[in-house]
Amino acid sequence: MSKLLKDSNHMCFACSPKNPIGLKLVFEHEGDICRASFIAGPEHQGWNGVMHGGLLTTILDEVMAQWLWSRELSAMTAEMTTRFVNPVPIGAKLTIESRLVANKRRLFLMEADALLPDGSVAAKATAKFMPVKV
Ligand SMILES: CCCCCCCC(=O)SCCNC(=O)CCNC(=O)[C@H](O)C(C)(C)COP(=O)(O)OP(=O)(O)OC[C@H]1O[C@@H](n2cnc3c(N)ncnc32)[C@H](O)[C@@H]1OP(=O)(O)O
Repeated sequence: MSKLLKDSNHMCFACSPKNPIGLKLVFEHEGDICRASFIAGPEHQGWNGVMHGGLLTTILDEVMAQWLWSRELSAMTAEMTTRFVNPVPIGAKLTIESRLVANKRRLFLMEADALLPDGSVAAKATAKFMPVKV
């Protein structure tokens, strides 16, 4: 595990259990998929009753990053695109899954989906990650 993730003061907004205002995401890995779940509360909304798109993007970013970090690949998000397909209702359980699409020269090309409880897509993201030394 990388030094960064082992650091007990690690305060990642998305995944640290110690960050008092963080999302406290937990990850599982199944084959080539990294997965997390999240239920947005009223404090996570943008439009009334709907999860904020920026927060949804944060979670998609994090699940892609964790795919790499869990494989000891230290990389930062260099570019990311999110397509918001359907609104996420407050209180609905989201499942977020990421996978590697390609490793081209120095870039890791990643994608992630956020799925609503009925399996329909709420949002899709693609991103380029670049290796960094930590
Ligand atoms: C514990 C887990 C936590 C996970 C947190 C979730 C993930 C995150 O949110 S990370 C935080 C957000 N991201 C950042 O802060 C990154 C900020 N950016 C940087 O630090 C740097 O720009 C970085 C590391 C991406 C690249 O730096 P550096 O290696 O110096 O790149 P640079 O010299 O500009 O470019 C190198 C090559 O990559 C290419 N490149 C750079 N960016 C891109 C891009 N977005 N797309 C395609 N190519 C790119 C350049 O064109 C260049 O190509 P060539 O070698 O052919 O000339």
